[in-house]
Amino acid sequence: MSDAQVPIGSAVLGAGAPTLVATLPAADHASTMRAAHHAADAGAHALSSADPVAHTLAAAGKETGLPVIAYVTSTDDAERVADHADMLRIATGDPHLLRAAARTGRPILLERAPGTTMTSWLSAADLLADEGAPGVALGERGNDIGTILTLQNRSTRPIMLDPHTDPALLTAVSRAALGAGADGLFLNMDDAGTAALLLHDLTVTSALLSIRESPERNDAAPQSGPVPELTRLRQQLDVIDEQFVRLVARRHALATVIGEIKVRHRLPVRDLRREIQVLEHAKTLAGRLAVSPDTVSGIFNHLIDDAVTAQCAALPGRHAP
Ligand SMILES: O=C(O)C(=O)C[C@]1(C(=O)O)C=C[C@@H](O)C=C1
Repeated sequence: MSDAQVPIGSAVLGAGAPTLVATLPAADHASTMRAAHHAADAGAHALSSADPVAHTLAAAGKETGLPVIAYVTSTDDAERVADHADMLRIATGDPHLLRAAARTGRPILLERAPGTTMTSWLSAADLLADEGAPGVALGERGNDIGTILTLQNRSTRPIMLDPHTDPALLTAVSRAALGAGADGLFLNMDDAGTAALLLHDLTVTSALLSIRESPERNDAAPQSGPVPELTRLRQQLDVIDEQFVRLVARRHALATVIGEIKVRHRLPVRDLRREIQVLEHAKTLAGRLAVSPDTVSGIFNHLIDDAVTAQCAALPGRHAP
């Protein structure tokens, strides 16, 4: 693989579709796990955290199945953090730390240290690669789209932006970064609801960007070989479909547990008021995300049927509702 692509677990930085990394809040274990699940449900591809302690982040990665990117801040810590993370994140040009991190065998995201020139930043990235890091990506914090544009001509390594900006400008900065060629973004999950909507918005944006970037978009002539932008978009659909089926499996498992509780409390399997609530909630969200409420309620009717079937199947002595 060239240095333009860096695999981290199930994700690949620089593979075409932008990688969206959710930054989990530095909070108690339960809140961090909740934020991680929100991020996974909303379509994040990887998890990170501003908190240098890697244990909770590693647990969140295990629970959601998403790769994790963890900060290394001292030479002594490199091995320990590498044991828990799929990628190391470094925010300094200290050559001792860079060497220690490279030798762990993990891919590395090198952020530009404050006050560092672009040349020494890129040299530090080369040092990491020379010292054996299996992949090196560049990370920029802030809202400087100019850096992303300049990097297009100076480096082939993937570029990630961690936008630090007025929340009102977050979507605009994120879209501009992707338009300028960033390979991915970090998104703060402090406000899980907003972040989930932004993740959705960016998934759509990135799909649109890959259409716009295609040189063949106006070519009406019939294609004989594979059409690149179609392949790219189908790959994105494959990822979404896989996430979707995983969510269906999680819902099914939860419904089964609910079924056991109902037996213990002698409650009926069906609760029509709850079903209406579930459907209304899904349709409202569909409206907010500009998806057809009918399509969504069709899917949810199937999901509720699946839950009812699972609960009935687990009760050999009981009859279907
Ligand atoms: O909430 C419950 O009681 C469930 O069993 C879950 C569920 C659903 O799929 O959302 C399924 C059956 C009930 O009729 C109501 C809702």
